[in-house]
Amino acid sequence: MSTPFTNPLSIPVLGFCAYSGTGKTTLLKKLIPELNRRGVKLAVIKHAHHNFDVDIPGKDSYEMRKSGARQVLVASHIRWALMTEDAVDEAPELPHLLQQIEQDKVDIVLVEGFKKLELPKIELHRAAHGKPFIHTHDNNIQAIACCDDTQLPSELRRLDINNVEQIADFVIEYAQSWQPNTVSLPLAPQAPECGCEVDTSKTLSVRQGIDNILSFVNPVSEHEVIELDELSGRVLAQDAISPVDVPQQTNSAMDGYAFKYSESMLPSYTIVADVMAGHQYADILQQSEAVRIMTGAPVPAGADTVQMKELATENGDSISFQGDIILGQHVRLAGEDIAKGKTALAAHNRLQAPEQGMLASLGFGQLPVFRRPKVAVFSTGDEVCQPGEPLKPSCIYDSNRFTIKSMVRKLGCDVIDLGIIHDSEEALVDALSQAAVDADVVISSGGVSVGDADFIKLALAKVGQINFWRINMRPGRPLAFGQIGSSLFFGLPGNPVAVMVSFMQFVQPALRKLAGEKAWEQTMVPAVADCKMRSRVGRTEFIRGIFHLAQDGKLHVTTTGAQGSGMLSSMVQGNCFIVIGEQDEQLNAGDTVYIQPFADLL
Ligand SMILES: Nc1nc2c(c(=O)[nH]1)N[C@H]1C(S)=C(S)[C@@H](COP(=O)(O)OP(=O)(O)OC[C@H]3O[C@@H](n4cnc5c(N)ncnc54)[C@H](O)[C@@H]3O)O[C@H]1N2
Ligand code: MOO
Repeated sequence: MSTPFTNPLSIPVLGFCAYSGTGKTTLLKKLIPELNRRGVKLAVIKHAHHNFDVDIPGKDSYEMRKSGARQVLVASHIRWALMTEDAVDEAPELPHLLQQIEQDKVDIVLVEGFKKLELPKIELHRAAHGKPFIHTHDNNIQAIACCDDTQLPSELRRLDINNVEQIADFVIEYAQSWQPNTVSLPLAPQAPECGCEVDTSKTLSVRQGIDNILSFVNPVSEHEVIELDELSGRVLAQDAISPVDVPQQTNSAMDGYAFKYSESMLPSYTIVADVMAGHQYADILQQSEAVRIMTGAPVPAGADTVQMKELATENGDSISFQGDIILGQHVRLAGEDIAKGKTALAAHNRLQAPEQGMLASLGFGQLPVFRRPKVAVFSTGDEVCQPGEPLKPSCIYDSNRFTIKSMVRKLGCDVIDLGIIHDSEEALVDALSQAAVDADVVISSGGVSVGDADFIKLALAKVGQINFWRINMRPGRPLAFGQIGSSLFFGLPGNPVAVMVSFMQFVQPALRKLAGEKAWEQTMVPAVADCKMRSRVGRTEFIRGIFHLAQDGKLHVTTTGAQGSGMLSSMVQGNCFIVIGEQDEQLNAGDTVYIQPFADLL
C-alpha cells in the first residue's frame, strides 16, 4: 500500500529503496563524494526505525534534552544540529522533515527509507539476495540499480549497482529535468480563432466566454484633453513624447563634493563654491578643485564624480576623500531616465499615480485621453428592494447594483443608474431601449437562469440579439451576453457573489478594451495552498481566498470558508480568487495554486 507524497520544496527529492542488506548505505557513502566532486550540493534524510541518538550522555546538550527540553539546538562555527523530541507512534512525515532542510543551501535531497511513500526513487536490487522487486508494485521507481545478469522490464532505466559514476550521472540528469510541483496556468489566453466561431448554444469555458465577448468590443475612439490633475484612471489616447530630458541637467545624487575624477586621486582638493539645488556654478571646475554640492544640484562643467559628505573630511578650504571612488559615482546624467524626443508613455496605458507623476515630471499640464465609456446598470426582480427603504415581506435589498456600480467606476467609466426594474416585460423593453441609446454597455443582474422570470428573455429578444450561455465555472454559471443596437449587453446572474465573479472575469476585460487599454490580462500569481480544495474536472472554480506572505518567503493562501454564491461576506473577507482550472479536480495542502488578487477593483 502506498502513501501519497507531495514535495514541499522547490528542489528535487530522490529516494533510494531496497530490502535491508542490499547495500543502500554503502552505495550512498560512495555516491555522496562522487556527487560532491561534480559540484552537486546535497542533503540526506535517513529514516531510522529504532530509537536512535546523535548525542552523548554527559554532554550539556544531552543533559538539557534529558531534563525535558523539547528541542535542543547545539551549534559551533563548523556545524549545528537541531534535536527534536517527537515521540509519535507513526513514521515521521517526510514533507515535514523536508521543510527543515535549508533548500537554498543544497541542490537535491536524497532520501533513504520511506519505501512506501509515492516518492520518486531508485530501487537497488541484488539478485543473489533472492528478494522480490519493488518496482512491480511501486510505479514511482525511476531506475533500478542492479547486477548485470538481472532481467528487467524494458521500460525501466537500468543502472549498474557497482558503477557509482553511472548512478551519479542519473541523479544529475534527474535533478536537471525535474520540475517543481506547479499547476498549469488557468485561463491562459487561447488562439484568437475561438472568438466568434464558438458555438454559443453550448456550455463555454471561461476562456471561450472571454474571447467571444472581446471579439464584439470596439474600443471608443473619441478623445478629450484633460487637465493633469484629473487624469487618474483615464486611458492615454496618444503617445506622450518627452519635450525635455529627465533629469534636465546632470546633477548630484548625494549631498557631498563634486570634482573631476582621475586615476590617481589628489590628497586634497580646494573647495571653490557651494552649489545648491536650483543654482549653478558658472565656471569650469579645474582638476584640483571641488564644489560642495547638494542632492539635485547641477554638477558643474569640468566635474564628473561626486563623493558623499560622510566619506570626506574638510580642512579649512580643502577637502580630502576616503574610500574607493569610481568615475561618475553619485552623478545622475541628463536624460538618463527619459531622453528628450523619446516616447515617455505609449497610448493605451491607463494613467495611475506613477504615470501621472512621470507626466508631471515632463511638464505636461494636460493630455489627450479616450472618453469614459458609459455604463447603464439596473437590477431586476419583484423581490429586490432599494436600500434605505423599509424591507417588504419576502424581499431582499438590492446589493448587486452597488457592487457593479462601484467596480464600473473603478474602471474609469461613467455610470447611468437605472435602478430596479420590476417584473414587467414592457417596463424592461422601455428601459433597455433607452439604456442602449445612452450607454455603451448595459449591465443587469438576475433573471438569466432557467427560472420563471422568462419575461426578461422575451424583453431582451425584442430589443437585441442576446445569447444565454452556461459557463463551465462556479460561481457564475449562467451569463447572458449580446448586443442591443450598438451597445453591449451583459446579463449577470442574480446571486451576489456570482455577479462579482462574472463581472471581474467577463465585464472587466470588455470595459478595459472598450476604454482603450490594450491586451489586458488578469494578474495570476502562484501561491502555496494551505488547505485542501476540491473542484470538478472541466469546471473553473473561483474560490474566495486570503493570501499572505509567509515566513518561507512565499505567498500562501487559504479559503475564506463557506463558499455559497449568495455570501457576500466571503468577498469582504477575501483578498483574492483561488482559481482552480478545468484540468484540476483536487488540490492538497502544499500544492501550488494560482490566485487572482482583487484589491485593485474592490
Ligand atoms: N433549476 C436551476 N436553477 C438554478 C440554476 C440552474 O442552472 N438550474 N442556476 C443557479 C445559478 S448557478 C445561479 S447563479 C442562479 C442565477 O439565477 P438568475 O440569474 O436567474 O437570478 P435570480 O433567480 O433572479 O436570482 C438569484 C438569487 O439572487 C438574488 N438576487 C437577484 N437580484 C439581486 C440583487 N439585485 N441584489 C441582491 N440579490 C439579488 C435573488 O434574490 C436570488 O436569491 O440561479 C440558480 N438556479
Ligand atoms: O453559478 Mo451560481 O453562480 O452558482 O450562484
